[in-house]
Order: sequence, then C-alpha cells, then structure tokens
Amino acid sequence: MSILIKNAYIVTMDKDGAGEIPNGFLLIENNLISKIGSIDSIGDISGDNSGDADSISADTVIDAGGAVLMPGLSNTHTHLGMTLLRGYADDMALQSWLETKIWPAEANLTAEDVYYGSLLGCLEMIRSGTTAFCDMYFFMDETAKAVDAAGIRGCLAYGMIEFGDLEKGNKEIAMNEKLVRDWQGKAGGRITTMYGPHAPNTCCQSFIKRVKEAAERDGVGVHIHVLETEAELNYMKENFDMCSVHHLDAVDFWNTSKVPILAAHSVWMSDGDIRLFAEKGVTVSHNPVSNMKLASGIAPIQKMLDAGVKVTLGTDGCASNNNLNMFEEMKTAALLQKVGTMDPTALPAKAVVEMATVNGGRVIDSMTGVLKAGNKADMILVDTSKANATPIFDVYSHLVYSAAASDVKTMIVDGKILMQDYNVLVMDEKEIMKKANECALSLAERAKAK
Ligand SMILES: C[C@H]1O[C@@H](n2cnc3c(N)ncnc32)[C@H](O)[C@@H]1O
Ligand SMILES: [Zn+2]
Repeated sequence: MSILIKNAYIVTMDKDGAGEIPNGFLLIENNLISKIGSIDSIGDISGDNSGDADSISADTVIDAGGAVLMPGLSNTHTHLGMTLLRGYADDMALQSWLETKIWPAEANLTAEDVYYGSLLGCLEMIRSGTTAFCDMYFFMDETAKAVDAAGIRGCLAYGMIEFGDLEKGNKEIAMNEKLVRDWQGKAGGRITTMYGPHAPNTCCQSFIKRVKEAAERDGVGVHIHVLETEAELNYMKENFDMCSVHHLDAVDFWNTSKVPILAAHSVWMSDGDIRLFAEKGVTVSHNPVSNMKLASGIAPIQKMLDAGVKVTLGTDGCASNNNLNMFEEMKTAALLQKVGTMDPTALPAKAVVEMATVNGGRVIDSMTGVLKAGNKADMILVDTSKANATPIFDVYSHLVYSAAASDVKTMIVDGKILMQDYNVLVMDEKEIMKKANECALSLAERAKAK
C-alpha cells in the first residue's frame, strides 16, 4: 500500500532536516514515510528528473490543495473513558471534585462504559488532529480495544490508587501487570503500555517504588500525576516534610536510565524540582486547560524549557477540560505562560507546536512526531482555505493562535487513512455518539441512585 500526498505546505518539525517545505510532497509506503520533499526539486529527491510529483506512482493520491501537512498531535495526558463524565461536575477544586463527584461516579463504571467512552474519545481525537495519546484509567482492555478499532496510537496505563493499603496495592499492580502483558506492542505496535500509579498523595512511597521496579522489569514507562495542586504540596510537606518530587527522589523514582517517566501537571515545582527533572530526564505533560479550570495553578513551563526539561502537552480527562482539543490546548499553553510570567515572549508559537508534536511523539513512539523518511506515517492535513487561515504569515503562529481543531480535514496513522476530507472512515460516528450518550446517562443514573 502506498499513498502520495502532493501540493502540501509541509511542516516537518525536523530540526536537523527540511524544516518547512512550501510546495511539498510526501510518499508513504506501508506504514512508513519513504520520501518527502519539494515538488519543485523532485528530480533530486526521487532520483529521476521528470520534474513533477506525478512521476511518483502510488495506490492512492491525495491532493492537499495547499493545506498544511504536519505530524499528528500527541495528547500526553488523558483519562479517555472520562468522555462520559464530560460536564458531569464543573467549577470545583480538584480534591472535592474527585472525592465528592468523580470517584463516586467512577465506582459505577462498567467495561461497556469505558469501551464506548474510549471510542468516543478516539473519534474526538481523530476529528481534532490527535494521532496518539497517553492514557491512565480503568477497564483498560476496553480502551485498548477501542484504540485497536479506531486505528490511532495509544500508550495505556492502568490508574492505580492504593492509599497505603497493601492488599489493594497488590490487586492494583496485578491489574497493570496484566495490561502490560496483554497489550504491549499490540495492534501492529500502535498500542504500548505504561504503569500508572495515580499520584504521590494517593499512593504511598513504597508502593510507587514497587511499581517502578515492575516497570523496569517489564521495560515500560511510568505515568504519574505530580504536584498538581498546592493542596498536594502542603499535604506532602505536612506528612513527609518534603515535596512530592523529593519524597519520590528518596527512592530513586525519577531515575530514567532504564524506563521513561511521564509526570503529568508538575504545577507546583520549585527551582530545585525543575533542576532535578532536567538532570534525570523526566518528561512533563503540561495540561493548561485543566490546570486553569480546577484553578490548580500555572506550571512554570518556560522555566522548565530553559532548564532543559522535556515538556509535552495534554488535555487531561474530559471532566476537567472538557474536551480533547489539542489546538485549544496549544493556544492556552502559550497564553497562560505569557500572562503567568507577564512576558509576551514566553512560550512562543513554534515551541508550543514542538511540545505537541516532536516532544509528545517521542514519549509514545520514537519514530513519530517528526515528518521525515523512515519515520512512521502519522500525520494530519490542516485546511487553510478558511477565513481564519487568511492570510498566513507564519505557519506556527497560524497553528497555535488562529487554527481550529475543526480545520483538520485528513488524518493518517501508521500509513492508514482514518479521516479523509472530513469523512471519518474507521467508525460509524452517529452510532458511537448514541451508544456513548446512553452509557453516560445510565452511569449518572446509577451514581445518583447510590
Ligand atoms: C485515574 C484517576 O485519575 C482521576 N483524575 C482525573 N482527572 C484528574 C486530575 N486532574 N488529577 C488527578 N486525578 C485525576 C480519574 O478520575 C481517575 O480516578
Ligand atoms: Zn489526570
């Protein structure tokens, strides 16, 4: 199978390579990018001198019509099944939101709920340009099945909460071990796994240490929430005389020499915490919309980037965002850093696009996030024949400040077309929305009845 995309404005995100290719073409063979270049210089790239893209043959030819062709976006922190709880409880602080609303509702979740919630999430991601995501939730077999069916890429962790209860901890770890055993590398490599200890204030230190050892044994990463709120910071200081980062550093948790660590939020980081994350090579998933909605605070992202921390972008779950829109997330990330530091030069547009593509891609699959020959064929076309795309002086500025998620018209993941010219080819949209809505209403009914 081969696909040729021509007449595209290619944003490769390849720092050492092509950069932007205004009149570009890209050839996909099976699941890989095999050629990429400028139509104007095609003789140099294809090896023949016929001078136009038509000289490259492909099973399918997509004329991009001047649209932006770029790496698919990576959403590095989600709880996909929570699409069912979109708008279930708003305008609250994290702790009371979790304890009085979200956890009681989640106690009623069924496998079917998470299956349809995950499919709905995949649909929303396809429509808004996200080709890959990192998840932490429950009934993860169901999310894996949804990812398999939808054709996107997912890095799945089971969300473990043990509150220092050894017996519960054993059960939780066994669930995550099973997820790794059953799904690591499945769906042609589109599904990978991680361990998901929920947070330093919901899992005890010795449990998190154990989880890290299991992850190292299995060769998969760890996805954890850390320093999301000031309340967490205060709780850790009161109970352990240390912040969450140092509390876990005491058991060498942040050491990434064997497996990667993905730290969601990292809002209440001290300068010392930032240095430690930079030294250890921890990746931070910044989730600005959720942080603003729950009034958790402003993560010092520009400081982290300056210190050399790897930073990616995520939406968090649909109950604290309340969508999976990475375009909205990119714009919010840029605006929040600027107003948070009172410096309009903080987090410029291109740095944000890097977070959402190169950096996020690297966490999920090292062969994604950049459009170059040899990488996996995960990409999107962003329509530029729109009022909000006229004119475009700078493509990164356009993508961050004026593009809309609904401008994404085509998506290819692992060499397969999932959406073409706004038509989703991999699922029955109406049916999935109907099923997910039924599950959501029934879940809310069950939660209320208790
Ligand atoms: C995996 C677990 O994480 C919870 N969860 C969802 N959103 C957040 C957040 N912003 N911070 C901490 N936990 C969260 C889910 O509701 C689930 O219980
Ligand atoms: Zn979260």
